[in-house]
Amino acid sequence: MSADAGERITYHNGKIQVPDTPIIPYIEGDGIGPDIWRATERVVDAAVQKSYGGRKKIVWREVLAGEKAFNQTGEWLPKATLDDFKTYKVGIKGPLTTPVGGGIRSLNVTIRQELDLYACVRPVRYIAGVPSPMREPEKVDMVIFRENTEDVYAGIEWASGSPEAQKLITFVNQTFNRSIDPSAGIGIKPITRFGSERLIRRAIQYAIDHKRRSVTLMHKGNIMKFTEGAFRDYGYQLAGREFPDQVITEDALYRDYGGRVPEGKIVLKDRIADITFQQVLLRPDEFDVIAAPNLNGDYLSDALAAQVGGVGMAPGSNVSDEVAVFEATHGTAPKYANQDKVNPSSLILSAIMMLEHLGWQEAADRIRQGLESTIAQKIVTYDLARQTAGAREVKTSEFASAIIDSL
Ligand SMILES: NC(=O)C1=CN([C@@H]2O[C@H](COP(=O)(O)OP(=O)(O)OC[C@H]3O[C@@H](n4cnc5c(N)ncnc54)[C@H](OP(=O)(O)O)[C@@H]3O)[C@@H](O)[C@H]2O)C=CC1
Ligand SMILES: O=C(O)CCC(=O)C(=O)O
Ligand SMILES: [Mg+2]
Repeated sequence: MSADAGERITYHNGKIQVPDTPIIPYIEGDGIGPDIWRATERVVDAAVQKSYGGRKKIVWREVLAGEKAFNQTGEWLPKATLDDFKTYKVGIKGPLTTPVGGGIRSLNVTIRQELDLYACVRPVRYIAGVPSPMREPEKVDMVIFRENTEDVYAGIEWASGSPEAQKLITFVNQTFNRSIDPSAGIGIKPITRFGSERLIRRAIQYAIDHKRRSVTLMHKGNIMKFTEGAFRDYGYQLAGREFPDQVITEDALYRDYGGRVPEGKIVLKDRIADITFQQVLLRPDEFDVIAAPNLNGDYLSDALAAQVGGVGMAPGSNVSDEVAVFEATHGTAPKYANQDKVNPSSLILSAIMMLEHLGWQEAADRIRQGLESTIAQKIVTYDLARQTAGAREVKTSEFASAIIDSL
């Protein structure tokens, strides 16, 4: 294959092998997707060019999903798109619209399930100069590991009055002597040991590799005992079995170590979901890596994003052992579509994560420094401008140009 056409990323003995011209599929996305994608692509290309002088280059390959796919092919998520992510191993996507209350199921979730991207990793880190509701936002530095294939997100549900719902309700009421109202809509919340363990294992390994202080299991196990409660139990069992030398539980910390964390150890603790939302606000420095079932992780992602400037500043990745698809935490914000207005930072920060995944650290660092310096100059999009005195509000494309100027 010629260098211009690019080459595939591969894996050898479990390690990623990145050529100098990797082919990277991307989905532009719906709503604000095209605006933020254009900005991101320009910034990444400029940073790669500046870092490697033409020796390395990403060969972007557009793949279709969402409205663009439907308009061009009659399908919302063509098989070719999933095949390309599998083939090329690393991809990036803009947000895709999911209708509320009916219509197609989430394409975002389908991509995660079809590719078995079992961990959604969402770092939440404060950048100096960003307006924040926190008194001490510099204390915010957490990484959410959200289970990405199970829980109510599995989409196993039936509408009120449907034959399926009625059949299930009759079965449960008769077999288990329950009294579910026959008019109820019904959803199922599957959580497995397998799905929980692989997510929590990854979170603990991340904490070890990145010298983090703690991993918190966030769950509502007092109420949903056999799903979220089991998630917590699986986590402690896994840590005891697979990481006995690296991890101590919070109980052991106080019982055996007088509350002082021994050198090189990571503390594993758990918090019930509702109080977690209070504690991450009041004492953010007590939280570091957080592992959560799917829905908790979803809610927590947007809540924590608010601490560091909002969802316009919130990146993420969806990863399996080989395939990784990077995407912003936020959605398609349809009221801003095609206005060249919104903040592209979430997708740009996701692209930084992608470059780090490729091992292209110099380009990643260059973009982060360019983004930080642009924000420090108070050149920001509307979302940050409305909270920042003396800010210069710029369009999405102008914000990207300002970053490129400071690379
Ligand atoms: N992974 C994905 O692709 C996701 C897709 N979605 C989908 O997106 C659609 C819309 O969802 P919705 O709940 O409105 O959530 P969105 O995240 O799309 O938007 C909600 C609000 O967040 C702010 N916002 C979002 N993105 C940006 C940005 N880049 N820069 C600045 N501000 C931003 C805006 O706030 P303000 O109004 O204050 O200016 C916006 O109105 C739904 O169909 C949903 O299913 C949702 C989440 C993830
Ligand atoms: O798929 C969707 O439309 C919403 C997904 C979502 O909110 C998320 O992944 O954070
Ligand atoms: Mg969400």
